Amino acid sequence: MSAEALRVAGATPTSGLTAQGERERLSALYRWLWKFIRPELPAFAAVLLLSLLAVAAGLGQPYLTKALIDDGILARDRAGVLEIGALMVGLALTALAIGFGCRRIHVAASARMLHRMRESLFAHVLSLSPMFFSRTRQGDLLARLEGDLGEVQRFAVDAVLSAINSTLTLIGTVALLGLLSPRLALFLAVLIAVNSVVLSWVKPRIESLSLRARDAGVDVSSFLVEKLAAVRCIQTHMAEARELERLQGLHDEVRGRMLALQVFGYFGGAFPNLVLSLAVIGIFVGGSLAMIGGDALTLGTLVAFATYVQRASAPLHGLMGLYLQWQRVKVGLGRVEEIRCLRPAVAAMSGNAEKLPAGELVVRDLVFSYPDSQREVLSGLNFTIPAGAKVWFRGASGSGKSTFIDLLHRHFDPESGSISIGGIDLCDVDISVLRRHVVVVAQEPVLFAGSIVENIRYACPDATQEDMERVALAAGVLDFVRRLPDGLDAQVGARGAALSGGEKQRVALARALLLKPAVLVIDEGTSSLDADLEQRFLHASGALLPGAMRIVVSHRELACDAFDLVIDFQTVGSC
Ligand SMILES: Nc1ncnc2c1ncn2[C@@H]1O[C@H](COP(=O)(O)OP(=O)(O)OP(=O)(O)O)[C@@H](O)[C@H]1O
Repeated sequence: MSAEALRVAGATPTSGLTAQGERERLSALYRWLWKFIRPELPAFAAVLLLSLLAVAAGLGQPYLTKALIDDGILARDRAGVLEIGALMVGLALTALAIGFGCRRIHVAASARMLHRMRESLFAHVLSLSPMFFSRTRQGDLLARLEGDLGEVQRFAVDAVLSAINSTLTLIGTVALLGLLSPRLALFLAVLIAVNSVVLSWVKPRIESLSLRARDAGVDVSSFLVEKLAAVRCIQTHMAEARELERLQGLHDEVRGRMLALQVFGYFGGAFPNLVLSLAVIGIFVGGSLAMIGGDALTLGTLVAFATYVQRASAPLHGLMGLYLQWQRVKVGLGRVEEIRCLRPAVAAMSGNAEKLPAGELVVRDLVFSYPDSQREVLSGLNFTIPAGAKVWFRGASGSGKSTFIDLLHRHFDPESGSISIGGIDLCDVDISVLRRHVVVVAQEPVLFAGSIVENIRYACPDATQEDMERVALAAGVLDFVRRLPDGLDAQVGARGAALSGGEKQRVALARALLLKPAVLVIDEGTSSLDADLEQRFLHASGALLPGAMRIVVSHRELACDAFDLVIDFQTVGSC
């Protein structure tokens, strides 16, 4: 998948892929999963070993029961009964201790693996361009990073271990059953075959119901993420009741789909249990009749056999459940893979230049249109900004000012033409170097929950206190923090909710100044400040960043003579 777009909810994750493509996609995904499993192999091997010991301890119990009945109770051997009883207790305690150790190792390794996987996907998502985020519902993304990834990880670790465990238990049980009574073992094999037929009928229905239930769940989380971020707007438009109704509608859909999934899931899971219960009854009735008819079967053998059959129920059930779980995991796998396959719109290290030289900014024949759009937003843009100039980008709304800034910051690369600084094409500059030297302050500043000072230091945690206070003064932050009891340490709330729009912009401006950029771009980033404060900031930023180029993007009327150059995006001329 090259475009930064996820499938729309409801579409099949593999739609459009050939069987060959599907196989390649899955093998790429397995290779990716293997990266996270490999470091945990020693832990998983220990878990497997302990599981095997637990299986052996479990399988020993019914055999001891047989010995207790036949050699102890029926032989009236008191000492034998006590000895076998003690052995049984010892075995139970050993199984308990092994189980505890196994669980501890397993939980730690498995959580580590999940966290590494999520960190890797998170880092990948952070490399995607802003367009991806504008097209993707946050709830969907969250569901993929949380639910889907968790499901994949649980399957990759737990399911594989439980499959090995269950298979070994079953093999051991069947072998012991065959040893105890081959005829009864054959009877059991027929019942297992019946189970498999039923399951193959349930399987495709579970898969499609899983997909539908997952999509309905994603709709709810996307709804909540979007609406919780817009509570004020909902209140302003008195839309509370309507939004609640929409949530109720989405919930109705989720409930309907979940119920259908649960009914099928329950049926798929409960059927093997029913078959095994019938098998135990059959063994007792059939075995008793055979004993009454003079068969050589002993009571101990019959009890031990029935116990083994009951014990086989858990692994058999586990294996069946695994099969059903795999159907659900395939849906999650497809959704995780869709994120993993997304490629950033620009290559992170496409260039060799490790430093951005000071110099003029030259734009030559720049052409750009957004992916999936035929319309050229910028068609043949040409201009030059001298080094250290103070520039105003103006032009009507939609004329392409912010798009140009995104190109300057390399969120996209141009279709043709170039942008260069100091003679170096930006496509040849390492992105991290570029973004260290070209800093953009957007109209809607993003603040994180924490203190004002933490937000100012966000891009530059090692800045000195002196530098931090200097930029806070230049951006006008100190003006309003004086009123706050905690000063610069005051908490800004989630996304800066405790600050006004202008205060948030001032914190964002201070944060940008702290980076001492070579090019400072203020993309409507002073729109909430009054004219005085805006002028004060421009003046102070000039003093703090001598020689830096400053670009102010605004469609408000500003005084032309406050700038060295004005570039109008409608005419690309200057006044
Ligand atoms: N992600 C996108 N996908 C497709 N088209 C887009 C995208 N982002 C912006 N556009 C379009 O590109 C054009 C230029 O948008 P841009 O945001 O660059 O304008 P602007 O001059 O900064 O406007 P304003 O002054 O209102 O911020 C607009 O017509 C807009 O609809």
